[in-house]
Amino acid sequence: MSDVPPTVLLTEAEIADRVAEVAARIAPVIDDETAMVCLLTGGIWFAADLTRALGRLGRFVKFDALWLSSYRDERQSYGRCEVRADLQRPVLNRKALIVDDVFDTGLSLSEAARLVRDAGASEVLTAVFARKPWPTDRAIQPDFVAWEAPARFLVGYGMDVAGGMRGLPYIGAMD
Ligand SMILES: O=P(O)(O)OC[C@H]1O[C@H](OP(=O)(O)OP(=O)(O)O)[C@H](O)[C@@H]1O
Ligand SMILES: Nc1nc2[nH]cnc2c(=O)[nH]1
Repeated sequence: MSDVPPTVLLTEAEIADRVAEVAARIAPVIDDETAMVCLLTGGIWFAADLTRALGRLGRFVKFDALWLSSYRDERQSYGRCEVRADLQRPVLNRKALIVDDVFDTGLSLSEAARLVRDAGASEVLTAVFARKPWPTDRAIQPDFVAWEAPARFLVGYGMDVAGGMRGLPYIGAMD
């Protein structure tokens, strides 16, 4: 791994502001029966902050997780998503809010939305912290985006390099 520290793109305080802002947009369109589906592993940090931000607004979702992996340890999607662990709780006839750290090719989010829809959710909403630009149309667009990110390789706030750097409290770029 490079010894050069990441270039800071978004500070911890800026992340907190954006989480609060997106929570305020999400809260009115969900209810306490909504299943929040956190995409593992990267979605953990945003999902944890988002549940608390929603809680401050009086909204307490049911929490679940789905473990997909498309990048393994690479910097480019290998074009297919593996399901490593499925939903634990029923989403049948429930609203679901899928939460992830970053939206890039859109493959992970579209695969997750398909799985959750197939599990019988009555409505599938999606929220990502960072949306990166992409040159062509993606199969899905998130309903909620906290931050429009540049087309750089991002680290921190859930985003990793071979499992490292996820815990950085800020978001940085490695390129
Ligand atoms: O829009 P996409 O091109 O699909 O990229 C976004 C996905 O890539 C990362 O997952 P990854 O498969 O690397 O697993 P991770 O959550 O363990 O980091 C990230 O957490 C998103 O789920
Ligand atoms: N760490 C990391 N994972 C990603 N998965 C899709 N895009 C990215 C990115 O920019 N950084």
